[in-house]
Amino acid sequence: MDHHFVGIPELTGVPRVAVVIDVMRAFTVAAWAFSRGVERIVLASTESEALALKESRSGWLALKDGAPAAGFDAVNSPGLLRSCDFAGRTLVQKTTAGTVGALAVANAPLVLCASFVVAGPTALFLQTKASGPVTFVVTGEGGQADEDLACAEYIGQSMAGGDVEAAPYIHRARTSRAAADLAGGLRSGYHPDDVDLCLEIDRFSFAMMARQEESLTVLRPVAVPDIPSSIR
Ligand SMILES: O=C(O)[C@H](CS(=O)(=O)O)OP(=O)(O)O
Ligand SMILES: [Mg+2]
Repeated sequence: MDHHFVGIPELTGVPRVAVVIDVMRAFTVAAWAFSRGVERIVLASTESEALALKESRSGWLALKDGAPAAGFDAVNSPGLLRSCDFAGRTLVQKTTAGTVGALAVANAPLVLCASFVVAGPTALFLQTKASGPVTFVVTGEGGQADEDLACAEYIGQSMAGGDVEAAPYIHRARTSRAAADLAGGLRSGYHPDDVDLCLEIDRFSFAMMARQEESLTVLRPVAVPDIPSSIR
């Protein structure tokens, strides 16, 4: 399938199929949130919008990147999230790069949000359900973040079929600037396991699709058929 890679600043028009990549950490966190019982994630464009959305609905939770802050229930860390019980909850998420990228293509007919933990299911979903050119939105560092590029390239290769070895792509992500910053404690709202958790290939068996629901951009897990070994 034809595909290309763009940073958020380079986006023009509305892609037909958009796959928004944020490995560290928004869409690793989103997948972990679903695994902890979250029913849907509402993507917010600002922290104040996230808090306003949370306050407007009973039982909603809010998550932001950076340091913990008043009104927010969680931070953008898979290591800190993995012990939470969010069964049946709606989570509002606002981060620096991932949620911004998803909102920038929210009007596309098909929007998937992805990271290594859902790479295989995402590739399978694209292979079986999508047609037309795929635009990978590389959210970090204006489209240059190597952890996001590596993940996008891995999914791009995998959806084309054949046996794609994940190790070189994971290595690129492990040696990226974002990984070094996280491991070096330069990012707030951090757990020491975050880098490793962001580099787990196919930890989860679902893809994640964003759609418009009552004027909100809502991310939900979507089931995909069993992943054949050819795209692992
Ligand atoms: O929380 C993260 O890892 C980043 C925040 S920053 O870019 O390091 O300031 O947000 P994300 O949108 O998940 O890349
Ligand atoms: Mg990122």
